[in-house]
Amino acid sequence: MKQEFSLEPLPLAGAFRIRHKVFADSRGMFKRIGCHQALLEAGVDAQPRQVNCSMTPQQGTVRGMHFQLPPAAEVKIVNCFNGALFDVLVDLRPDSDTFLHWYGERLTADSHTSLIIPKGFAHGFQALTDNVLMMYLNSTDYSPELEGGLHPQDPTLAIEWPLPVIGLSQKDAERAFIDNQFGGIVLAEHD
Ligand SMILES: Cc1cn([C@H]2C[C@H](O)[C@@H](COP(=O)(O)OP(=O)(O)O[C@H]3O[C@H](C)C(=O)[C@H](O)[C@H]3O)O2)c(=O)[nH]c1=O
Repeated sequence: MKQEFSLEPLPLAGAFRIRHKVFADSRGMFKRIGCHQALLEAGVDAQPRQVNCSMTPQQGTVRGMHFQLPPAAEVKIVNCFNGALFDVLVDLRPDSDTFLHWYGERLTADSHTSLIIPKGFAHGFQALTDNVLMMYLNSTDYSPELEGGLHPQDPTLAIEWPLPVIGLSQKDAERAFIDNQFGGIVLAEHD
């Protein structure tokens, strides 16, 4: 299959950057932002079940850190279609060498990159500009009864947000900090 985007591994195993191939002409540009077969060939099973978007008008706002527990653990493919954002994923797989480590990367409408957030990770982002439009594909259905989250300013995670954090939702602001009982997300073979 002609590879119209390439996958680049991120420092947290299982997470990738998708680098889009942009077809530009006098009308503008075209690019593919997702392809199940190409992802499968790279070992990523991320058939989209749901597609979500969010608009964040105010620079500095943080949404996250969210995840879904098994059997609704999800792969997310995250895109920025307006403005710029700092996208963060946290490894919550207790058997991983990078358990509780975070990685962050800037996505913009013109970076022509997406991030693949694997199952077993928490995800969130900070708006680096006003009017940030995020669109993301989810590999499982929304399951609020299986939704979990971490506080974006949890001292154990020590996420280095580029801007002062503002605009947390009540749900996010009220998340308890991680304690030594925190077991992460245990994924079974079939999850
Ligand atoms: C995710 C989702 C949410 N909702 C409802 C629940 C709330 O009433 C409202 C806003 O949800 P939430 O506060 O979780 O939205 P964000 O804070 O933008 O979080 C989202 O963006 C961060 C960065 C993520 O990674 C999460 O996947 C996703 O939850 O939409 C739905 O009805 N369906 C859905 O699939």
